[in-house]
Amino acid sequence: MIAFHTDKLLLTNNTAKTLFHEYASQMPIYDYHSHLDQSKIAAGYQFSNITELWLNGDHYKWRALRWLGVDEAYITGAASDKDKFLAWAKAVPKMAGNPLYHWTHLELDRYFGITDRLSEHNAEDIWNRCNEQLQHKSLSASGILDKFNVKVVCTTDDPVDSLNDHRAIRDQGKLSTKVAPTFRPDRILDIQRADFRDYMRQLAEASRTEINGLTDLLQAVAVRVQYFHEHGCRLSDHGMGELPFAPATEQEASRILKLALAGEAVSKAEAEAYQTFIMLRLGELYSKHGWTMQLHIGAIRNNNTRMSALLGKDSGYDSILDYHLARSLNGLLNEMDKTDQLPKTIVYSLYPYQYEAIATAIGNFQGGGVSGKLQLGAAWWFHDQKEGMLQQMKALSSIGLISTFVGMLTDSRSFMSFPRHEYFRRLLCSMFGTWMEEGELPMDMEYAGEMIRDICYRNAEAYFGI
Ligand SMILES: O=C[C@H](O)[C@@H](O)[C@@H](O)[C@H](O)C(=O)O
Repeated sequence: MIAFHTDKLLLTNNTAKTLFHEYASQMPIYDYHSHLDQSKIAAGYQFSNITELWLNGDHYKWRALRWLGVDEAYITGAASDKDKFLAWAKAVPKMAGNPLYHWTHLELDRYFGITDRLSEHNAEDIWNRCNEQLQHKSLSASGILDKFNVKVVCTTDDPVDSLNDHRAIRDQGKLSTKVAPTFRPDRILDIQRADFRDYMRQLAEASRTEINGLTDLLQAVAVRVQYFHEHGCRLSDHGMGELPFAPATEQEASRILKLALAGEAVSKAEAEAYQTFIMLRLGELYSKHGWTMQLHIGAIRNNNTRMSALLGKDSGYDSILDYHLARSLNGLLNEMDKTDQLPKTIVYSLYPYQYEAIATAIGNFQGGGVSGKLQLGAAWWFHDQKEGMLQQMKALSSIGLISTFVGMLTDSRSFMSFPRHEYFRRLLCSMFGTWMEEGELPMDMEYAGEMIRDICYRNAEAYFGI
């Protein structure tokens, strides 16, 4: 069978190849947003087989398999791990043009040294070769972080999480990677959820603060932010559909919260007012602690009611929401900036036609002595592939300054996704290489190469302060 050589992947000219191999490829990884399971890192977890490491939890793969009509039993259902892998192997050849085709072969090569094109014909052999290697410590959850020279990985954590595993990793002192939590307060903001009151009880317990009203809630949040900070947290993260912005007084926010605590219905308008008030208080806390606030805007979630009821959230039934953003984003940033309490901020948009609006909006609030204080977030989710990454980087370089970009992240639940950084670096070098070969930049390898090294790693290291 004709091989698929990833060494040339995405490097569209000779200058790109030089920039990648001599400047980008050796830079460490700073994965500032992921959904990796810290308990596996703390335990030095050994994966039982390639399905557990590579397919479980990866809703990108699940969607592609469903697209091909593969029975759900072989995706998230009752089929054996081996049968799920065989189904995946059979499907991959049909993924031409999709980043999964690139990632699959990059990952098999970088983790297992396997350069064969995956298909049903060699699936059994590759299943056995991968599983044999997975018995080695170098491919344990913690071993993988060492293997890929991951200097920092940030997990995504609920404010009530104990962070015991993060503390264990730190106390063990065996890992060269810093594993830091990220404060993800979506459930504090989502006041219309049916289990909001139950969550308030959890937050009260975690913060040892009785929550009977707004003052108590803000105190409880401050306690948990401090706890996260003491455990190395330097980022927050917010997942939302549209960005709420409906300024409200403390009295109004207090009234709305009391409705929810009493089990009363809260309208959409009331929810937006409460969320805006809480977001502004959170921004003050993030600014005080020097944290970076991440806004993941534009996902419409769990759209397949039948399957979401079966499989729960993040199971591959989310998609892009079309929405307006400019007024709410400028409004929120402006309110925080008015009192000079705007934190470092990264704005990701799942609706890709907002990149220019975001790049111009964040340009209204740059400064504070921080290079790239506000960032146009890296291409996210359905866009962390060639077209999406180039679209985001072109908007950033055309309207903002790509030299200050903190670069890529995996945003993955799989320990086998670190080649996404390589994929991004190849595209970055290809874009710079094209500029240089077409006379838009000087043919100065040192100048371009050092800027690329900044974007691959050094900007993130300086920006996040972990
Ligand atoms: O790339 C896909 C992402 O991991 C996606 O699953 C996350 O963005 C998650 O829904 C979240 O809200 O953080």
